[in-house]
Amino acid sequence: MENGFRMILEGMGEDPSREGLLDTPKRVAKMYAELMTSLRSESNPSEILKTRFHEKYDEMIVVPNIEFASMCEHHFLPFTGRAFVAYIPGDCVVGLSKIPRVVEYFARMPQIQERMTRQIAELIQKELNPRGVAVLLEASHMCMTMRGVKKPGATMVTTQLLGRFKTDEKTRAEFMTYIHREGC
Ligand SMILES: Nc1nc2c(ncn2[C@@H]2O[C@H](COP(=O)(O)OP(=O)(O)OP(=O)(O)O)[C@@H](O)[C@H]2O)c(=O)[nH]1
Ligand SMILES: [Zn+2]
Repeated sequence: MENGFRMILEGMGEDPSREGLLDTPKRVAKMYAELMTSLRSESNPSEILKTRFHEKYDEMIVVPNIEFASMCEHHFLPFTGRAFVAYIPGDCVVGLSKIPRVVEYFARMPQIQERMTRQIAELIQKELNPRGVAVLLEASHMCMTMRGVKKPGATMVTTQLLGRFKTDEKTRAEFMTYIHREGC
């Protein structure tokens, strides 16, 4: 990555040997390693959801306003926003912090928003076998705000509904009520 970024600097018309840029390729390589931790072969998202509690609770659990920053795989610029996750448990609930950890996991790789939305929902469905999962992401893409079409403030909203959220209108409406309450 260091050599690659040195070449990118040269391609831009910069001089990678000037003082201010001398350590930049090393810093950038370290930064991408940090931003892309989920690409490491040892990272396993299933591990995140292993802390489960067997509770008799069959109503909706909503975890709103999970802030995230990911990287658009087309331009390698950040897209940032908030995730809203809800599920209706089957026979267990999961440790609360684990839901933002799932969002974080799928943010730490080159992404597009639609795929990230689906992956979050599918992992929760697979690991917890709940009665339903709903994921909504609202994000602003820097590739659309600081370059290209240049529309500051433009956001995209994506949703993935599984199980009861897909089949039952009342459940979906309850989820949307929480979403609207949060100003989304
Ligand atoms: N659906 C979707 N599109 C995305 C996402 N992130 C970036 N894009 C879009 O990916 C597209 C890539 O389009 P291209 O025409 O190949 O690239 P480009 O010439 O840089 O396009 P412009 O951004 O329109 O200048 C752009 O329309 C981006 O807005 C995302 O998460 N989901
Ligand atoms: Zn982009």
